[in-house]
Amino acid sequence: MAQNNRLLIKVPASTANLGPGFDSMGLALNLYLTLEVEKSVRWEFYSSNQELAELPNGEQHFIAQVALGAAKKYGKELSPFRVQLESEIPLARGLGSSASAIVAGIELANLGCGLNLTKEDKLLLATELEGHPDNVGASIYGGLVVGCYQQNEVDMLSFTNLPIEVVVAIPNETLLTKDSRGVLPDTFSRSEAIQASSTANLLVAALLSENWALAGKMMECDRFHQPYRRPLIPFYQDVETAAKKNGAFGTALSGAGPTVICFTEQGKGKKLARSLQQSFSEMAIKLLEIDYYGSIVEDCKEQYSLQRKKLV
Ligand SMILES: Nc1ncnc2c1ncn2[C@@H]1O[C@H](COP(=O)(O)OP(=O)(O)OP(=O)(O)O)[C@@H](O)[C@H]1O
Ligand SMILES: N[C@@H](CCO)C(=O)O
Repeated sequence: MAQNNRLLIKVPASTANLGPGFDSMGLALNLYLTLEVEKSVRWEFYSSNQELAELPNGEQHFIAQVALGAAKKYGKELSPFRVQLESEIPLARGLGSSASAIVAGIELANLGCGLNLTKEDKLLLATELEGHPDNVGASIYGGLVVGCYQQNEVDMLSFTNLPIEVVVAIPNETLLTKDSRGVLPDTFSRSEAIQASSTANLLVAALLSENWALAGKMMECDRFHQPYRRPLIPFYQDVETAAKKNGAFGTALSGAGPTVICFTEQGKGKKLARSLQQSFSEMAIKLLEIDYYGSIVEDCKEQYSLQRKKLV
């Protein structure tokens, strides 16, 4: 990357699990983390986003730490960047903010050190950091992803053209993934494991064969995590009931929560979003699209020249 070149890294948000696909299924969504980057003498992060402004800055910034670690893994030293950081992805709400930050850090190391990483390389690095491939896979590949992480390898398939609409109900309250994972059991009996994994298998088959009623049924009878997380999210049941009454074929916790994600057939999303917003005025209700591109890097254009504001 040339010294005065300014580049834009754009990484989509994601929803993980889709119910029973715990730590294995993800879907990329059209909310974006964007970084306008140029080489500098020190690490500097700027943002107009208050939530991002409260995070550690300089070399201690999470994205810098990921980038430095990724470079080191390939035996390279990464020189510093000046980064204009903006995000439409709320932090700790179950929409993959940490995964998008990890993917951004890996893209930055790739640019700065000329690593020529493939998507598979990025996926393995990102999965090692996040611990599971669901969110990071969706942010890298786009679309619907189904993956498996074992013995230091990630196998993943991604699918495009999923003809559904997505509505999310995002509360003001945050829920850190580490807290939401803390309530899950360490082990499952054989019969629980069979029920949980067969539900996930059938969800994939139902989505890919566009059997929406069956997909919705499988999303809601997950046994891996939703029963344990429900008590942490008091509005979950009410959103689920209202969504089903207003056209959703399926609902699930988005990632580790607390956001609730609702799927509808095409053409029904707008009405669902409107009715949920009327019933849950304290939440942000958004009608989203599936992102089919995954993370991209491009030359900065004038329209991406974002307002610069120093982080505290
Ligand atoms: N753009 C970012 N820059 C720096 N740190 C970030 C950024 N995005 C997320 N983080 C860090 O990740 C934390 C949130 O991660 P967490 O895994 O708890 O939630 P999430 O990724 O939003 O949700 P989920 O994993 O359920 O989809 C934030 O509190 C912050 O520390
Ligand atoms: N699969 C993860 C997604 C959130 O990081 C979980 O549900 O904990």
